[in-house]
Amino acid sequence: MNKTEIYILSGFLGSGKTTLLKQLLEDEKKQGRKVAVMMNELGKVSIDSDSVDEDVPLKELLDGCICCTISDKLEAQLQELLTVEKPEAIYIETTGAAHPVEVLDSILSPLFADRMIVKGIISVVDGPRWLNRKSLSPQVQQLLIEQVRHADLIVLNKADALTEAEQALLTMEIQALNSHAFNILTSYSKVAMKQIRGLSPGEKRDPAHSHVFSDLKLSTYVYQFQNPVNQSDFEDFLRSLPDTVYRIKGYLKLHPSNYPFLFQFSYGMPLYMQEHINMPLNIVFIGENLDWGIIEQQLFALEEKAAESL
Ligand SMILES: Nc1nc2c(ncn2[C@@H]2O[C@H](COP(=O)(O)OP(=O)(O)OP(=O)(O)O)[C@@H](O)[C@H]2O)c(=O)[nH]1
Repeated sequence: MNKTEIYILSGFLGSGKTTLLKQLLEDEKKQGRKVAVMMNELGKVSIDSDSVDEDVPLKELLDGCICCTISDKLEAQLQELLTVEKPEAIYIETTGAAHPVEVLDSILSPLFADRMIVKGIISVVDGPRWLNRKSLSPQVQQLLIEQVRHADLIVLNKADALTEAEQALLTMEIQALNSHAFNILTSYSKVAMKQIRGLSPGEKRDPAHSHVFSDLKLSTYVYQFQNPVNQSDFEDFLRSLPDTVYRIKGYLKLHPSNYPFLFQFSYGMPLYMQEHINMPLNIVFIGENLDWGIIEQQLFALEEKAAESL
């Protein structure tokens, strides 16, 4: 099964995300690839959807942020795109107010996380706004920092509105915050497609039943259970995890129950909810600076141990 590539476009309001999206779509069209777009806007009316050609499947999520108020709607629309349109890539333009970890959390539904590969987060930075960020509220400043810190590719935009010295300062400040990401200084978000395709987070290693997109910074990992596990061993495993595992969610079978549980874990608190039908036993992890290979081995060992005790 070919996985659909997911690209997340993040960046503050007015930074140039839609300008970037338009170019990416033109480029994809030239390549003849089938792509789809999801756009999230905070208002009730879509402003940017005209930027997308009619032949590109488009889902709009209006009047709320995908990372909080409308994440159920996002799940339904994403599932529809994946099952009906089956595009090779989906570009998700987030609202400027979205936090990257929460966006990943909303996108990676355990129902279909195994059908996607998150290629990366592309953050567009509004150069002049960044350099004048001290005039913004502390919360907004923090959000701008988070959008830079978690990006895989950073588009330093509106270079035309900056002097050379300001461009150098901008580049230096951004690199100091995130040295792993590739930075591109641009005007009108002009980025070559090969720089976007160069995002190859999943290609380091790709075990048959999982995907890994990076182990250096913010990354996601999907594990598919084949067998039940023992609850107490699973909880020992949870306690042993590094603090940089921010979120875990998915379905798992706890020996000896026949039906799966929906499992949620954030801020160290596990929560189980019994399901009464079978579900895909995908479990999704989101974290930072993690060696997913070790976590994969531990999960596999939990399954083996439960099978031996049968
Ligand atoms: N001077 C200058 N203006 C730019 C540049 N890139 C984009 N703009 C303008 O900035 C405005 C916002 O650009 P958009 O691409 O709509 O930004 P956005 O991030 O999608 O905005 P929201 O959807 O409102 O969050 C538009 O008027 C663009 O024409 C640039 O590099 N330089």
